[in-house]
Parts: sequence; structure tokens; C-alpha cells
Amino acid sequence: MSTIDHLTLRRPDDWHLHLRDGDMLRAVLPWTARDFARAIIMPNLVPPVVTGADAEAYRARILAALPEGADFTPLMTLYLTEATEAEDVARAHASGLVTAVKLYPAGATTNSASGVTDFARVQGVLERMAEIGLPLCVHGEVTDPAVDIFDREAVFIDRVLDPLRRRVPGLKVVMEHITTSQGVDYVKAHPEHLGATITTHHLVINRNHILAGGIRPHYYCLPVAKREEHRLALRAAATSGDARFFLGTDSAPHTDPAKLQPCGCAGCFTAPNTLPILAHVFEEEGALGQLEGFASLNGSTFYGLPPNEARITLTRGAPDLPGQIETPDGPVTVFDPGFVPNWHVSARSSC
Ligand SMILES: NC(=O)N[C@@H](CC(=O)O)C(=O)O
Ligand SMILES: [Zn+2]
Ligand SMILES: [Zn+2]
Repeated sequence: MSTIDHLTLRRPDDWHLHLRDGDMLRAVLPWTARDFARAIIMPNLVPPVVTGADAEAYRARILAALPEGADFTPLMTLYLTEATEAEDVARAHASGLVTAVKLYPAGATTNSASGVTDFARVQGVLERMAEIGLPLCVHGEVTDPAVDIFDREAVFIDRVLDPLRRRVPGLKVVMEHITTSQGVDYVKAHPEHLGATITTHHLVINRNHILAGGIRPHYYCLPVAKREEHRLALRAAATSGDARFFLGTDSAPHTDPAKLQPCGCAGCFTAPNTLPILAHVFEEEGALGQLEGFASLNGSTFYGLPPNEARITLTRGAPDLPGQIETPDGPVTVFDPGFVPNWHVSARSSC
């Protein structure tokens, strides 16, 4: 069988990214900006990015932190709270400032305390979003402490997501960072106005990676990685060519001191090595030909944006990437896939 050694794709986009703020923003942004043309920027800062004015100020801070000559567009989101005003959301959308609104069930994940508890209170905003065609990105886990953490995504689909989509039928929804076969199946069964992002790390790890043979905080993220059968379902979906599945890295940097402690933060930092890992995974699945769709085309189609004209080339051979990056607050460990990727990014062209 002949193998190929070079792969040129349209420049990818990241449809779910945490850039943080301040020193951390300055440390992590260059890693995304070198490989990705655009990214959906998560609004879970402290305090969160709630209003159009907040998003405008955050976008300015991101643009100011970009390295000289970078070609990167942040696509801003608003953090949905029970006090969010439909009018403010509509204005932010009409001006082109905001690409999506983010729903965090209150307490579901990192910095989600201001999220939604009573979904009836956001009905008006969701109806307005459906009218104007503004997508809702959803962190899909229930927060009911009685529900096992490994079941929280599947239960969310039945208890919250499906009823919500029925109450607001025209609303475009992105199920963010799906981790289960139930998530995959729900997308496949509901072709209308529904897509899902899949992270790099959930294509690589299952729950054994976190817990077997010692506890490994760098593999702890939310939603938590599930059984192997779910990882395989995610790999099948990502490499299937089905355009409703697209890349959202959920690259979520935390310093090592914040992760390696008795109550460590959730999140994997995958921005630097996502593309080498994805090429490796897609090749393992015999699906290198689907990588461009997953990483560079399907997301922009879902969001109704044009694909990127610039190209990126991957070449066979291990990448030369750091295991950690330094920030003034401490080092941030780059996600270790447990293998040396067979591919590295060898060229980045502007057209
Ligand atoms: N994925 C994570 O484990 N963490 C994210 C939050 C999120 O995306 O849920 C973070 O902000 O750190
Ligand atoms: Zn999330
Ligand atoms: Zn996230």
C-alpha cells in the first residue's frame, strides 16, 4: 500500500476555544493563531463575557495580544445568563460582533457559576436567537448531583436538550465537545439545525487514561472522558465525512499548579499539537481524506461562513513541539496523546 507524505488542507478553524485573559491569553494565543484561521472564543472568563460591550472589549484584548503578522480572527460569543437581554444579543449579532451564544448550565464546568438554572427564564432570548439565526453553543451536562458524572451528557440530552429544541424549533444548536455515543446518535437522528463539536483529546483518551495505574490530572477535563466504546463512536463520527461533526478543540489551559492539587481544574491544553494528533488519528482510521472536512470545512458550513482560502501543509514525521509552555503564572502542560504523532505542520501559506 502506498502512503502519502504531504497533506495540504484549507487552513483549519477551531469552533470551541478557551483563550483566557491577560498573561495567559498572551501565552496561549500564538499557538492557536499559527495553525487556525478563526476560532469561536469561549466566554467563561471571571467575570464572564455577558454583554455585547463585554465581548467588544474582550475581542480588543485578543487582537492586541496577537503576534505581529498573525492571520487570525476571533469569533466572539456571549455567556447566556438568566439576566441576558434579547435586545443586547440581537444588537451584538447584527453588528457582526458575535457569532454564537454559549449556554452553561450553572455549575456544570469551569467558571460556570453565572450560568442558567431556570431554562424558562431564557426562553425569550432563545426565541429571538432562532429568529435572527444566531446559534446556541451548549455545554451539555446536567448538574444534578444525583446523576453519575459519566452519565451527565446522556441525561442532559433527554432532560434538557431535546425539550429545549422542541420549545424553540428553529434554534440552531451546537452540542459542544460531545463525549458519548448518545451524543453522536442524537446529532445523526436530528438533521435540522443541529451540529456537534468533537475535541482532539476525546478522540485519543478514554476514562482509563485518567484513572488506571494512577490519577492523571492532565487528562481530566469536562465532560470527563468516557468508556472506550464512546471514544470509538467519536472517532467514527469525526472521520465519517458527516458534515454535522466538526473540530472544536476545547483547548482549555490551566497552569500546572492549578491542575496538580487536591481539587484540580478541568481542561486539556491541545492548541499546540492538535493538527499533528488529528492527522495521526485520521490516518489510523484510514480517513486522512476526511480531515479537511472535519478541521477546515464542516464548521464554517454550519455557521454559514465562507471557508478559508489560506492553506496549511502537514508532512510525515514527528512534530517538534514543547511539552510545556511557560506563562508568568506558571507552566501549562501540553496534552500528551501517549504517542508521537506521525505528522507535523510543515508549511502555512496565506493563499
Ligand atoms: N473543558 C474543560 O474541562 N474546561 C473548560 C470548560 C468547558 O469547556 O467545559 C475550561 O474553561 O477550563
Ligand atoms: Zn464545556
Ligand atoms: Zn470548553
